[in-house]
Amino acid sequence: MSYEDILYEIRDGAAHITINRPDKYNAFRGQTCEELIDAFNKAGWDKSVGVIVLSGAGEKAFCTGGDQSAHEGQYDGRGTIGLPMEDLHSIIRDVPKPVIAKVQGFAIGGGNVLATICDMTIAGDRAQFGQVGPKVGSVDPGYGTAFLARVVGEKKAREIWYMCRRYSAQEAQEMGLVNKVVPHEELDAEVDRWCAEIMEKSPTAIALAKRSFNMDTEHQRGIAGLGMLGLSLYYDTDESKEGGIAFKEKRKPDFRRFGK
Ligand SMILES: CC(C)(COP(=O)(O)OP(=O)(O)OC[C@H]1O[C@@H](n2cnc3c(N)ncnc32)[C@H](O)[C@@H]1OP(=O)(O)O)[C@@H](O)C(=O)NCCC(=O)NCCSC(=O)c1cc(O)c2ccccc2c1O
Repeated sequence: MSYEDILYEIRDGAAHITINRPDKYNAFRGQTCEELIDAFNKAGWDKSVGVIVLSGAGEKAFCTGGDQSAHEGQYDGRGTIGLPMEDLHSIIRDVPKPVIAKVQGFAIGGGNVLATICDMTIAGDRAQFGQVGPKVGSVDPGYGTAFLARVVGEKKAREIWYMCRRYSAQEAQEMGLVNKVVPHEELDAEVDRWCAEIMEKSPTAIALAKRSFNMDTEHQRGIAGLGMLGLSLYYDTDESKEGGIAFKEKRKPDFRRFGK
């Protein structure tokens, strides 16, 4: 597969997968997800690769989730909600290599979910984290909620989704969402150091450890599958559409007209 929305490079045993849509704040459309899935499969089963780094191009954003300009109700693409999110989330978990999220800017919405699912997250001090789903008529009813609660605890996860606030890299580290924060300019070098350290370790031991870590939350894959079907029905409602329309019109949504 040739790539239009992402970059793929192998350097010193690390596969670098970069979402390359900086003009869209690295938001993903159906094609972006397909390319990411292909790249994770390629890196995941390449014996010369010991670690995978997921990042976003440019200075502004790691990833800001689903591309709102390709979103009128359902997203574009082949998945339950258009975007093949279940497959993308699954492959990040299933590749037998550690995946590091390198976050230099916004990790918002589905971008925050991707960073959460990655094995580890290293952030620059300008990074910002947060959820926007209930602000834009969406929600991740799988790993983005259930797995997040495992990472930051139930109370914090609920705050993140119900309040839709933004959190600094430092705050994200304090809640366990980030492994290390470094000055923005030192982010690339820090991630390269983590990759080099991982490359010295036994790949089979690491693959077994990753599978073992995943085991405890494997049932969430089923929850995600069921949740996506519900979300697909929600996307067809006026309540959900109001969120996307309000974002594009740069105004506050008025959900109370529709809510239960
Ligand atoms: C990222 C922001 C916090 C930045 O805010 P700021 O105020 O600094 O700037 P603007 O809001 O003016 O944005 C600048 C510029 O970028 C464009 N942009 C930003 N994000 C997107 C996007 N996701 N898609 C398309 N375009 C985007 C924005 O339109 C501006 O362009 P101009 O041309 O007008 O200058 C803020 O932008 C923000 O909150 N962005 C997030 C928007 C969003 O709604 N994201 C999708 C949420 S839903 C989702 O991601 C999602 C992910 C999943 O993984 C799921 C999984 C399973 C189920 C559902 C999922 C799901 O819904």
